[in-house]
Amino acid sequence: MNSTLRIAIQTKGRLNEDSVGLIKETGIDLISGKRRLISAAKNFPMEVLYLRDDDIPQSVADGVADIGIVGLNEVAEKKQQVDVIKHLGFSKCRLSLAIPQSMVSEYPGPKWFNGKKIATSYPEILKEFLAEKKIDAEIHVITGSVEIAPGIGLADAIFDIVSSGSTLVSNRLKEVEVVMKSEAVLVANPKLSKEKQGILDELIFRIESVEMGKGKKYILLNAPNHKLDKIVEVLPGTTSPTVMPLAKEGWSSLHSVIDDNEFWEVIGNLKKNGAEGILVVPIEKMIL
Ligand SMILES: Nc1ncnc2c1ncn2[C@@H]1O[C@H](COP(=O)(O)OP(=O)(O)OP(=O)(O)O)[C@@H](O)[C@H]1O
Ligand SMILES: O=P(O)(O)OC[C@H]1O[C@H](OP(=O)(O)OP(=O)(O)O)[C@H](O)[C@@H]1O
Ligand SMILES: [Mg+2]
Repeated sequence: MNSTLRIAIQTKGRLNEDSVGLIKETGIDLISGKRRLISAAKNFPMEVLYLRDDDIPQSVADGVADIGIVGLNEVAEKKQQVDVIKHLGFSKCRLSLAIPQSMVSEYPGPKWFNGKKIATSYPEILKEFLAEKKIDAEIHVITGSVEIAPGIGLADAIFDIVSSGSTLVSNRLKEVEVVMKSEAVLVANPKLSKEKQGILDELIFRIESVEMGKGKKYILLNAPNHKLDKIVEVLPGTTSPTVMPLAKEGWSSLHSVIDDNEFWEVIGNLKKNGAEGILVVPIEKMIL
């Protein structure tokens, strides 16, 4: 029987766009259409199940889906039996405790939370943190708009997702303890069949090829042969450049991969050392 790998991703929300984007970048074509709850891939043995992110850990643990893309925060909160296969680098945030700005001057550390009421959508992660620090606090569970809780007298403090920190600022709160860092992760059912594991391995290979090309550029340049040694020297060491003779006598074309971080510095050095006709092109995928 031909197997199909079923992946659960968020229907809408913070994770949706990047999850769909990642699948597309691997060259997998999804039959799209709004309001679809499940869609098959046209050119890969995979189907996509669209769920609320809260439901993804359990659906993967139960085998309703084989794999899923979800925040590490939800994986930690739901305590389901799933394997975290890969960190995906998007939806980066942290789960933090925050208190009213007016209290910051008298904040002595985590013991401040003793006897306090904390509003959160992540009671399990918070419970573990409080137990570890031996703090006795009351947890008030709310599913959204957590940051307004202290302002309306619902709680003394909050435990929620922080990214830029602007939601905290606009609610006059101050982050005082970072409890965990999170990002989107690929999770899998621990007992995949051999066939499904094979499809997952191919998917991971494709994701890694896409990742490898990210933040990198392919660079082509021309130079007179007597300057080549110097030019190769200023290129970053990890990749060995390709050197090919040009039709023009005594000249060569040189191809290499450079990192976005050092891009302008490398270009400056190349020019200084006699490189001409520099061409820079994006890399879609890189397979080593
Ligand atoms: N401000 C943020 N910056 C970066 N990542 C975030 C941010 N807010 C949330 N996330 C991450 O994205 C995940 C989904 O967030 P979102 O706000 O879409 O969830 P939700 O409202 O619970 O959605 P759903 O309707 O699917 O339950 C979070 O669990 C977290 O991992
Ligand atoms: O530190 P910041 O960059 O301000 O981000 C943090 C906010 O982002 C998330 O909410 P979101 O905007 O997704 O709205 P939601 O509460 O409706 O999920 C999260 O629940 C925080 O409220
Ligand atoms: Mg949710």
